[in-house]
Amino acid sequence: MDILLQEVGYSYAKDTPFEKRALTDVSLHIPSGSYTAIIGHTGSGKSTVLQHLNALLKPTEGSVTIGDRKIEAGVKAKNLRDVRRQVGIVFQFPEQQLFDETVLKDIMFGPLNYGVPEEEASRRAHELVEQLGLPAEVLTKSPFDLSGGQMRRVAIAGVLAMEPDVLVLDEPTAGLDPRGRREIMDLFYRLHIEKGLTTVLVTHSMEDAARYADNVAIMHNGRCVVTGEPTAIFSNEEQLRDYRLEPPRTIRLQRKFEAKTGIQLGVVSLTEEALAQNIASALLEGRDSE
Ligand SMILES: Nc1ncnc2c1ncn2[C@@H]1O[C@H](COP(=O)(O)OP(=O)(O)OP(=O)(O)O)[C@@H](O)[C@H]1O
Repeated sequence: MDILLQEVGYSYAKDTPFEKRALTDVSLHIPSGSYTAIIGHTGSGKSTVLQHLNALLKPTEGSVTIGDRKIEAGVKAKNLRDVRRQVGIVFQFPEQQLFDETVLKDIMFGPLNYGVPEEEASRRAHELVEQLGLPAEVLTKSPFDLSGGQMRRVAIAGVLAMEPDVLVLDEPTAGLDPRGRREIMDLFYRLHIEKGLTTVLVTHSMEDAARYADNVAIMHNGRCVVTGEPTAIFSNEEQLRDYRLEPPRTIRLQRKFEAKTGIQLGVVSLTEEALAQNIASALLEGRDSE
């Protein structure tokens, strides 16, 4: 399912003395099946864009088209239930929204609320717990008796249980240790690849954007200033710095290697594995320093 923002403007507390403009003329296409990363420094408008993706916020200018629903500024949008089911958002610290007595009930809550039969909702919960690498015993436990990492997975299962067409991730690994972060990010990537799930990642991590995304949008001062594929975006270090972003670590390491050895690796490495491979190939080929 595609999402298209056309010339979107958004002001918080519009027409009040506290009015605050957050977005100006944002046009952004999230193609069906893509993995789109939205990056930008603090306050650039990422979270505000994110909340337009399932109409939690409605544009004060322009329009947002989510699948076959068009939400236009100044036009009352009714019945957004379908949109909310189709676009699932994993907010930062989603475990704060767990509430039910057992993990099973918590995961089933959303689907039941949308009229999914009990048996099917339960089947989804069992399947998701397994897919997310949790032991089946957690289903009967209180979510509040689990570890932080497990709670995070249960909350994610609750979003996935709605079987969304688009999964939106807002810094989904905030507060986890490096291993937990990697596991969760790899899991989202697997879902994206195996189920063709359209994924949108809002992140401060250039490393995650470079590793996982196939489409990158840069936000700056409330505008979407650049979109493109990751190799083009991340090889333009000057442009990144103009928007107050650091290039991903692998690219910084690559530049150090090139400066120290005089060997030019050519294409930029978006992952550590790619960097190791590029260095190995250059050394094996006996590429000379320039
Ligand atoms: N509820 C709100 N009321 C008023 N202004 C807000 C509100 N939420 C955000 N803003 C302002 O809107 C602008 C964009 O904020 P937004 O949270 O979308 O940026 P962000 O890129 O997600 O930032 P961060 O990386 O810090 O999460 C900022 O100037 C911010 O101060």
